[in-house]
Amino acid sequence: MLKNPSSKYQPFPLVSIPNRQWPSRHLTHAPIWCSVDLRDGNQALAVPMNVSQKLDMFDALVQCGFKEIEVGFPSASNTEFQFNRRLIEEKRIPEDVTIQCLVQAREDLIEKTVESLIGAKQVVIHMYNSTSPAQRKYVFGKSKEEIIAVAVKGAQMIKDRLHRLTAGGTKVTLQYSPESFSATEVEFAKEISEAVMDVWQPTPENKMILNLPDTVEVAMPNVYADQIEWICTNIKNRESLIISLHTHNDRGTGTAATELGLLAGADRVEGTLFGNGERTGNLDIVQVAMNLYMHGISPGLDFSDMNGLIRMYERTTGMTVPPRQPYAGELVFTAFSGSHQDAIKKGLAGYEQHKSIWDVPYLTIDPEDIGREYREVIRVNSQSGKGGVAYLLESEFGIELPKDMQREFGPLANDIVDKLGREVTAAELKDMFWKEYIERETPYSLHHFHADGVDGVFTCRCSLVINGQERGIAGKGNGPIAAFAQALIQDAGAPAFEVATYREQSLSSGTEASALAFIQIKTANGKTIWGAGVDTNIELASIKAVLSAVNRAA
Ligand SMILES: CC(=O)SCCNC(=O)CCNC(=O)[C@H](O)C(C)(C)COP(=O)(O)OP(=O)(O)OC[C@H]1O[C@@H](n2cnc3c(N)ncnc32)[C@H](O)[C@@H]1OP(=O)(O)O
Ligand SMILES: CC(C)C(=O)C(=O)O
Ligand SMILES: [Mg+2]
Repeated sequence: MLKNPSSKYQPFPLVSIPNRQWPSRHLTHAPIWCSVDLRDGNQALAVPMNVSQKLDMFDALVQCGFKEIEVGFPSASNTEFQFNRRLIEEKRIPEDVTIQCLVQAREDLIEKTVESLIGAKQVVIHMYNSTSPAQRKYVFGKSKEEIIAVAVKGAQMIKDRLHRLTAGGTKVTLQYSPESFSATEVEFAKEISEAVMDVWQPTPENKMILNLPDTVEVAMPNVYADQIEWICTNIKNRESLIISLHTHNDRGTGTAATELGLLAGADRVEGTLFGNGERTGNLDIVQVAMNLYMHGISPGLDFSDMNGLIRMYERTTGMTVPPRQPYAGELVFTAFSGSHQDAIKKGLAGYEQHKSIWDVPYLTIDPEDIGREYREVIRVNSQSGKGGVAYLLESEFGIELPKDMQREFGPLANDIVDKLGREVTAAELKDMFWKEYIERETPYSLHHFHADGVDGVFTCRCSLVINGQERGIAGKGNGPIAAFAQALIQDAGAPAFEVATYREQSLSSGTEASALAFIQIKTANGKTIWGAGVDTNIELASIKAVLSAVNRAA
């Protein structure tokens, strides 16, 4: 039993923000994106990436279209330092891509960071120190003034070393994070950020990035949005700042916090692919980008090969993408349940007709847009209905069951699948269909069939194997099917029936083209039963379909 939490935990204080604007805004364009996979994602791994894994991921991030990539914490280890050197010396950074490096406000670490960046074309130096009451009290044991002094000193140490980079032609953008911003009093976050701004002197032409991290997600996303709007409204010299968001997912609302933070006035978003990162992870940048995409806003990031990206991610980080991860998970476009399958099947058919605004029920985006296949959309288990079964037979094998036959075969298949107690493949469904309809050979099996027509009257002569014994039968009718039906009833002792529905289609598998015929018969007591037959000859396919129905009726 959970204890009463009220004496151990407390509600998060709200930000006083009269006339807040963000709730009535909507997103109209993509933010500046910065991937922090190679730093925040990497520092959260049990086994951090080696240089070649980092290079692999760096290339993939560039491929996705990231123009700002936090490549590491170069003062943390030789691997991190060497990674920067490889990127720079092997000229692996495209002209339009800026690499970013994180560093604490400590001289030796700043020194090493600057050294790691020499020769790069454009860089962001990202300095942080933590500002929340708990960090001030426990981690640093410092007053607010002393914490500001740490930031100011660090900012100055960076400024003093800039010439070492700029002298070689490197363009440097400076970034400051009051770490644990979302747990910090907004007034203090403003004060310390402005103190850093006083050192770095950003201008509208030469902006600095002020990153406001939700280092640990401590409140609801609306509170984070209020904090962002408060800073955007109250900080001095706003036009000289790029306001950046960096959310984590401790309460499971990192995406919401980021989206509301953008409404609140932020310009930039830091996050990682699939949300890898400390604890519950960083913001999943794929989610925010694809959420924009599904509203018709181009995200400026290319996730059209989602499966390739997942393979790269799993190869480099050793992490896996959960099956329900928005947009990327294996099951996110899949419906097992009958009513969803029915709606998706009809919606896809409707969309094929109008090809305008995507409106397929249960699918937020067209899976094809991110390189996913329609074959993964509908999968069949015991929760599935006739629509799903029919969809798989049609999409995988081109078998177009008549609607009324779907009503008959659906429950039969469902029964078998339920007994199996697992998901079945399209091939297994086809097998069930074949066993139920095509391969029925008792009590009657066709040995030979011949029909002739004169003046609209057809005569058929054929031989059947009935309960193991061959017998010749003959009949007349206004077509081969009618003639065969009469022969079956008169000469073979089949109960009386009439043909109620007939449909045929061509079926090609491999190089062989064949015909598939569906026949519905109606027995004397009014029962309707379906049969199906397949043959390279369409007439024979229909005769076999009659026999299939009669056999099933027996
Ligand atoms: C929210 C975030 O993700 S922040 C980024 C966190 N990422 C990482 O830590 C990964 C890389 N880190 C490392 O490799 C190491 O921690 C290093 C190289 C940065 C530092 O290593 P060390 O100095 O050996 O150890 P450690 O990290 O424990 O240092 C803590 C000290 O730094 C101080 N410190 C922590 N953060 C900062 C900061 N941003 N600015 C200045 N000082 C800081 C602490 O107060 C503490 O001081 P103390 O020794 O006087 O108590
Ligand atoms: C270093 C900062 C930006 C960080 O990763 C965080 O606060 O989560
Ligand atoms: Mg972080």
